[in-house]
Amino acid sequence: MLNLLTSTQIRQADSHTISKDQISSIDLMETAAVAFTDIFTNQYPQKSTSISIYCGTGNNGGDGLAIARQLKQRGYSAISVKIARFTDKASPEFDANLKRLAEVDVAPVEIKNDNFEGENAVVVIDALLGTGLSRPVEGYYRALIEFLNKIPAKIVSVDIPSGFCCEDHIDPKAAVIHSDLTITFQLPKINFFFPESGAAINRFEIADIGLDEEFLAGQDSHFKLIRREDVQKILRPRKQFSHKGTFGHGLIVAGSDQTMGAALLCAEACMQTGAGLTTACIPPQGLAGLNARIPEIMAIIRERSFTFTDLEKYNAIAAGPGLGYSEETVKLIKDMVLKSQVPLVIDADALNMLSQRLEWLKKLPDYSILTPHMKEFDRLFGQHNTWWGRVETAKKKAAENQLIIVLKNRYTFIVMPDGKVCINPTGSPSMSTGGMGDVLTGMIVSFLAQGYEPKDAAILGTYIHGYCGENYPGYICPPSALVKNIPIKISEIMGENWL
Ligand SMILES: NC(=O)C1=CN([C@@H]2O[C@H](COP(=O)(O)OP(=O)(O)OC[C@H]3O[C@@H](n4cnc5c(N)ncnc54)[C@H](OP(=O)(O)O)[C@@H]3O)[C@@H](O)[C@H]2O)[C@H](O)CC1
Ligand SMILES: [K+]
Repeated sequence: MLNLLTSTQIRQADSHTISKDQISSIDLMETAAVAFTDIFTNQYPQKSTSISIYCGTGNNGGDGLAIARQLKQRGYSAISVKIARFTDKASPEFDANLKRLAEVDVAPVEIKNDNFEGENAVVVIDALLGTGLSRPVEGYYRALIEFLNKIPAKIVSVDIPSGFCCEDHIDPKAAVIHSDLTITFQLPKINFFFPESGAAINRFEIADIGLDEEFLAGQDSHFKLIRREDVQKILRPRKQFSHKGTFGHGLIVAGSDQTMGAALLCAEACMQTGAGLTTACIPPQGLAGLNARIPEIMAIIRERSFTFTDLEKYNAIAAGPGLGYSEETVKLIKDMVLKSQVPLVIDADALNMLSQRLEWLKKLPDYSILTPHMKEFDRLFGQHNTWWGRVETAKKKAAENQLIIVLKNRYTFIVMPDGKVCINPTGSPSMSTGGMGDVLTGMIVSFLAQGYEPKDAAILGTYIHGYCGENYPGYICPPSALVKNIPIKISEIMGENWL
């Protein structure tokens, strides 16, 4: 997993790299400027593009000056540099790069107050403030940020959008550059994965500046980014002499006479993800649909006052999708919570039952997996105004109850009982349709049934679910189409050793 660090830790990595590689800070700045320019010129290959670079007087601004020089040296002919001289302080690296700018005969314009002249460049490079942000942006900086956010130019931010805080609560009223593209150095910043960053960051790319990988990996951080190689390491190829029993038996307790679709999606996802056997515990009305749509799935019919007598025969159990909320279903879930010897995957209506009976949390088998979206989470653990607050609560509740909480969003947070927060990078807005959660639940319970550890089942299910969705060749990805792609995408991720 990729260790995600705070801005302080990244600064420590700077100085560690500078001393270890025997380079100077200005060298590192030059490396950063070259790395940024490589990505930028790919994005804007036309050398006549009019580009205005707005520089603060710290190292973020220093980067901006070095980038201006790089662009000029690469033949970009319409470069203008504007220095926000709102303080008499300037970093040595900024000063050094200001001198070097003269080498390529770019004469910067100094802005000393808030009467900004018109700006009609096609692209603005935002190098005002970076990870040195230490307080809310006010005064001329705020005015300049608000001015730049209003012009039609595309904005490309250096390292982070100016005014953006890299970790901790994001203040929705803060003055932050709305960047079309953020080219960030070495690591994505933790807050890039929090929904509140959406206004400031349309998309981001990583510029590797050669910081010491060992040092970065050795830093203590709760936040880890799941990478394809992590998933490849967890996935196990199938042995030649295996049979359906080898891959476990998953039980899906879902569906009601009004909402059978969720049960079908969940059950099919469990089968398509590779469980040896899948049984769906459904109402009588659902049987015809189940058999017609997914003949591979076995059924237990939930007649009135149905109770389980043989839960132990299942390797993994998921409950909730489309289950409905009645005295019967509450009794059924209570039965499972108290009787099950294997971790449960609790989703949808079953989560809502849990939120009315929090005492059940402690009764769930250890490492059971809750898969709430934001509203279900707040119903369970109280109203939250920020996602940072939700993640902090999820860490606490996961530890208190020895649970795994899959807090679903564009970048789903998988919160482990040990406080680790594994962030899933896969997925896409094309997946924003009802039924996606039912599929995810089916995928997670399937990996559990196949014998994967709960934390691995949550990681695999979430990563592959998003991977299937983001690779679906359509404007939106229907959940019933996504499930068909699961086996193909798993073998694609595994590469040649999938069998
Ligand atoms: N490893 C890397 O990622 C590298 C990053 N580089 C670049 O360096 C910046 C960080 O540079 P730094 O000099 O630490 O700080 P900034 O340029 O972000 O800010 C400059 C100064 O601005 C002041 N400040 C802080 N908050 C505010 C605010 N709200 N309003 C106004 N001014 C503010 C603060 O100074 P004070 O003395 O006023 O507190 C900052 O020091 C990083 O983002 C990268 O772009 C390196 O170039 C290469 C390696
Ligand atoms: K910036």
